[in-house]
Amino acid sequence: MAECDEPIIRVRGLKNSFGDQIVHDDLNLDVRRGEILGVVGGSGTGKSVLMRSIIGLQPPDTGEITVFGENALSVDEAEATAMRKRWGVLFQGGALFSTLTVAENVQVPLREFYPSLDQGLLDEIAAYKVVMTGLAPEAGPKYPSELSGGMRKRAGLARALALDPQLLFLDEPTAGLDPIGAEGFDALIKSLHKTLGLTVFLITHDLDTLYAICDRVAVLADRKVIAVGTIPELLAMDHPWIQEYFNGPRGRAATAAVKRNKAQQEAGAV
Ligand SMILES: Nc1ncnc2c1ncn2[C@@H]1O[C@H](COP(=O)(O)OP(=O)(O)OP(=O)(O)O)[C@@H](O)[C@H]1O
Repeated sequence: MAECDEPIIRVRGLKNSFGDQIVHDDLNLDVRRGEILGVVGGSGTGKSVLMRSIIGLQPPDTGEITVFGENALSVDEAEATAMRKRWGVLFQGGALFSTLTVAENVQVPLREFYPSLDQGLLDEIAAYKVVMTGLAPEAGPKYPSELSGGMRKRAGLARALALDPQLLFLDEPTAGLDPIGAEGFDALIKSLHKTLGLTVFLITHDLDTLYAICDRVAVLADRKVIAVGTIPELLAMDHPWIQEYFNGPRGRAATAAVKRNKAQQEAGAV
């Protein structure tokens, strides 16, 4: 039971710098098992660097990072591989291999971690993951350049889900999508989160996404996580960036949209 209450990601005293530029200083964060945690902050506040540190791509100057209860900074090669098998990552822009088809892209992590899988099984798993992300089966043999931006995101998500991860990292998944595409992607994340029992670490600038799917939101500013909480909890704080972000024109529009949707749902339920 104690293990279930333990945060799935625990970051303490994190410091990251590039030359003279200090990006994080004494940053702390817990991600709870099973939640969708939104990570927001102004441009350049270090959201992607934080994600890269957690997944082992950006070794910090100092600090502790625990993932799945294990010290992520002191694991040996075999333990690091075992850890990577348990998470999936959708990088900004999808980061698909342009010379591989969608199905081949999805097969990349499968080949890396399970080299003995035969081609028939690889094809079957890839086809399943493609459909799971709402793409038509016909998308499998297509190249990324033949897909729309929204379809590429879904293909990137299919690859992130290839290994049946428990933990999903998403870096600005709805950036560049039109509002309807973004809403559809949010709904997909929400439904996969529920059906697969995922924990989601979600970097976003999209207020609609925060309102629609996040259980809690972590705010990066001043080189730290300055606040973590539900949106009503954050709205009660008087930090200027938080107030500007959530109560500025875009924040008010997102709040109004949520109220509208709720009212429509209630009216439909009567
Ligand atoms: N490899 C690197 N070398 C040098 N500086 C870097 C490197 N990676 C990130 N930075 C710097 O660290 C800072 C934080 O970058 P990061 O990409 O994490 O910001 P972000 O909050 O994700 O921004 P955005 O919302 O614009 O994507 C930026 O000033 C960036 O230029």
